[in-house]
Amino acid sequence: MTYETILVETRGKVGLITLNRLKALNALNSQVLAEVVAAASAFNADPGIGAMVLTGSEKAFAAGADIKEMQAMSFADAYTQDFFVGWEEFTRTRKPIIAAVAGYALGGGCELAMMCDFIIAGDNAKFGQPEITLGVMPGMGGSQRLTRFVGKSKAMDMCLTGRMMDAAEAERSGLVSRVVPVAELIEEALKAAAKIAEFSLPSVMMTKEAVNRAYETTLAEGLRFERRLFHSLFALDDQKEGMAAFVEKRKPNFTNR
Ligand SMILES: CC(C)=CC(=O)SCCNC(=O)CCNC(=O)[C@H](O)C(C)(C)COP(=O)(O)OP(=O)(O)OC[C@H]1O[C@@H](n2cnc3c(N)ncnc32)[C@H](O)[C@@H]1OP(=O)(O)O
Repeated sequence: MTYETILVETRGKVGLITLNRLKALNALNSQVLAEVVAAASAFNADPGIGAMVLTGSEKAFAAGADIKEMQAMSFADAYTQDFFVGWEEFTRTRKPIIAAVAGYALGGGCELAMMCDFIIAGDNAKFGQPEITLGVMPGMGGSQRLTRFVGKSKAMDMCLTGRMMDAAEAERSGLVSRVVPVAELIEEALKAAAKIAEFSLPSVMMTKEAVNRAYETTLAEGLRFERRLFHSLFALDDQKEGMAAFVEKRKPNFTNR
């Protein structure tokens, strides 16, 4: 596939997707959606890839859904097309995706970062859900995912006032896992993704599945689900290899089997 709005590269076992509509601050239109979903899906299917990084530019991860594309849309258009439903496919990606966020991550940009498995932020990052200022509200998951990340009070504050949160506040609130100098952002995110990609892919994918299950089920069901996945990992060569390598004081050689 030829991509026009994103750059797609591999770095060893890591797939790197860079949003590249720079003049529009990476505003997310339907072409970006289709291309990001296709790239993530291709990396997901590639046995040589163990993890992904999604990033934007130093000025903007993404300044939101494309306002110019949405401006003339009617209720009937939005409802009958189930506008934004396409992003659900991105959230079904089974390999880990790290969002490396510099600059603005607003509206759909913040929502896209939250669809990833964790967020590493550059120290210039600014997060916000300013949809209220446009006469609408979050529509790509902001009211649900932001609330789960930062709690009701801060999510209400962000969604109702439209204010931005800087990187330090985002880290304090649990929205991002860590903040790094913006010049080191991509390197740090690629390093984290490369670390994940060294591990046994089935255990990585099951870990992602189990953590995500915590958002969808009761504690008792989640604990049972985790334990069953954990049990199943003993069927893999990689469990034998990982534990033997520890005992023999050497690096494991995982085969994803
Ligand atoms: C509705 C739902 C469910 C989700 C959404 O995401 S709605 C969008 C939410 N995002 C926003 O409201 C942010 C909009 N952008 C801004 O407020 C500003 O662009 C800024 C504060 C992020 C940066 O301001 P700055 O002065 O540095 O840059 P601009 O001149 O304003 O922008 C440069 C260039 O990019 C275009 N742009 C920016 N954001 C969007 C967007 N979300 N959709 C479409 N286009 C966007 C902006 O129009 C300008 O291009 P032109 O010079 O060609 O107009």
